[in-house]
Amino acid sequence: MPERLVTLNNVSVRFDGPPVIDGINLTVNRGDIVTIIGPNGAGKTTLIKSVLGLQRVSSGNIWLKPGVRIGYVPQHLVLQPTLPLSVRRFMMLTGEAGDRCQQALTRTGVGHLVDASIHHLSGGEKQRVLIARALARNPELLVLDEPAQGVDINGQAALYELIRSLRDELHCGVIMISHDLHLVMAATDQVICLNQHVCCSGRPEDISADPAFIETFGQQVAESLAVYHHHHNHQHNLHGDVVAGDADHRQHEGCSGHGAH
Ligand SMILES: Nc1ncnc2c1ncn2[C@@H]1O[C@H](COP(=O)(O)OP(=O)(O)OP(=O)(O)O)[C@@H](O)[C@H]1O
Repeated sequence: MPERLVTLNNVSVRFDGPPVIDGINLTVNRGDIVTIIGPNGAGKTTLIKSVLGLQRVSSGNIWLKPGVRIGYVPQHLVLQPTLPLSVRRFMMLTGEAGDRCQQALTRTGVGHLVDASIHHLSGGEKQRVLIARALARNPELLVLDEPAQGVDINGQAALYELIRSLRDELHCGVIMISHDLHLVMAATDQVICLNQHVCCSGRPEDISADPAFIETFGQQVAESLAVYHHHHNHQHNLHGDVVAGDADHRQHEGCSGHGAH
């Protein structure tokens, strides 16, 4: 029996005009990776803010597992550039113990940067520190708003792979927003295509044939996604390169971590 972490029942949010999200039903269980895709202004951030309790819903309701630990990875890290801040200090702001913070940084591949200034990190390193910060709480539900933003294409594949492996290790639920359609298609279990309401949802390999998906993203994108999808059973390093150690490496020899993931 899957353990339910969050359920949205007929949730709508409106500001001044028509609803920004309308009649959303969604459940995330432990072990699920649910990715929300949709055009700009489709209501994706509003949806996850509602899950996090940062946005009041206008109608419907959101059920969260009582006491659920949520790790949130925001879209941007907004920091005062003149404030000196090391990665260590940033992590300690979580209130978690130092060794726990170090473990989380090591797990996301940036343990060596603990004494670096947070302002000097690359886009990919910054995202990994943000994921580590969420991880330090030992989350049951990981919520990520465009985790691969500002990261080059190889690094994006590696980041999505990291998220998948964290899901496997922690057996947490994951809900994330992404614009990186090709990458997402291989890195998720369920895709929700949002455009105020849920246009379509399902497994990535099925959704690209859905007329609502084609209407939203166009025939060309849908066709390329259908071709692109493959069973992703190998590992990437920090730079997105395929590394040895998986049983089926040979099938993916041509795969260097570029868009096909
Ligand atoms: N606090 C607010 N007050 C008024 N309108 C808002 C508020 N927050 C969001 N909106 C509007 O709601 C709509 C959906 O915004 P949201 O940020 O959820 O979209 P999104 O799908 O995440 O977009 P993007 O892909 O561009 O990040 C937009 O038209 C936005 O202007």
